Amino acid sequence: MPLTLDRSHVLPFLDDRPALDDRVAQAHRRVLDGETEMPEMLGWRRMLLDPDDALLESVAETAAEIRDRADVLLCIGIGGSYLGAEAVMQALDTPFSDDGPEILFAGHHLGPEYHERLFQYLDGKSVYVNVISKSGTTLEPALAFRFARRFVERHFDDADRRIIATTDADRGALHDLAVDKGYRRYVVPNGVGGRFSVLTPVGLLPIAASGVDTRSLFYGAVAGAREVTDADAGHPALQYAGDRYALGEQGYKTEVMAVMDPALRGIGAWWQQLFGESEGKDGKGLFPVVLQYTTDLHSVGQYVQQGQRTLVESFLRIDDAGEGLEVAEQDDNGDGLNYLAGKTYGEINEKAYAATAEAHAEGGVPNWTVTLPRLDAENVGRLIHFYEHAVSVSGKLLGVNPFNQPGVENYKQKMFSLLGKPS
Ligand SMILES: O=P(O)(O)OC[C@H]1O[C@](O)(CO)[C@@H](O)[C@@H]1O
Repeated sequence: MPLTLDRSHVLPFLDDRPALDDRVAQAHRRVLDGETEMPEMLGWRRMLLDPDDALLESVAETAAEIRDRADVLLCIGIGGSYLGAEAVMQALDTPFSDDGPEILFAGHHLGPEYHERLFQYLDGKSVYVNVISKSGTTLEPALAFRFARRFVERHFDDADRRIIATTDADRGALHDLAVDKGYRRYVVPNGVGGRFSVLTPVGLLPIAASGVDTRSLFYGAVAGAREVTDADAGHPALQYAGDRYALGEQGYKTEVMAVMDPALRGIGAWWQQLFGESEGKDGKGLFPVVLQYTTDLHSVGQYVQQGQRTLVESFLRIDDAGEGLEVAEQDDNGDGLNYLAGKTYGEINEKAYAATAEAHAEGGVPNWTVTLPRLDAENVGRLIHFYEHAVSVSGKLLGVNPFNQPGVENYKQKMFSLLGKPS
């Protein structure tokens, strides 16, 4: 069973949705045919239709070396150069297992204590560094890499082997430094924007180092890209794109991605950037925010149920999430939970999901459910492609360019001026 989209809690909220199908199909065809603004930025799709097996192999070999030699892989990057790797690892790593190197992140914020203690923690460990920056000039990762480079050079004779740079093929400060120092390099392809780059070496190398089968991940997305090629407006990615556009037109403002398992939270954080940077311009787009249920039902659940009626919600759940612990009958029933005897965590979580989806729909929150059959590499790959295609079609429907992010520069310019960066 492929990924599915349940719209039963959305359709009742939509005014004349079928009338939009032709526009959705047209937007979809335009994405497939490259009739978009910046068509060169459809590289995320082209690379799926023409897989580079040699690259996958090379990434796997480097990852094997890291797994063999490193206690810690320090991944330095921010935004699209960080979120995808973290998302996939969180989804596919077994919780509480210590298989393979510890994967740590840096340069994904400017937290003073975090970065100071990080290097104290690394002392005495075998460390590899993967510095990832498409532009090579983003302040947060560049700054962290300055410290990481000094750390590695001071602690290891083979420093240049332990640093791997993932960056532009031809230009940028990181590219030039990597060439100068002779670091191993992986390329962020020109036609792939940061938030679409998880299936390039940007995400693949750290993900492979964590032990995930990156070939299955990649080929899951390939399968998704091939399927969508012949699809009509009934394809789940197109239904989702069309529905969210229609809801936006009807005045809804915010889309909550509600993940039903902590393993999926990182996917939600990755999705936030994908949709936020792609759609949020020209005063348009739904504001994307991820919540983890049932945890967040006990924080903002009240708002979702009864606050401003401008929210839409997309649940992300796993069909075969495993059963987990089973509740046993207890003689004293002191906690009053014997009514759950014989039920598993998996079953209880399912009931919590079904109840929440229904309650929120009744409270005026249209909600879809995206269901993955299982949480494995192939399905996560498919899911990545699902959202990448959906956001591209959505950008077309909204009439915005989904492949740029001019607004991110504003804070950067002000920060650089406050920091006295020479112009
Ligand atoms: O890989 P880079 O060039 O360091 O960029 C990191 C992130 O910064 C942004 O450019 C925004 O500033 C994102 O689009 C991107 O994912």
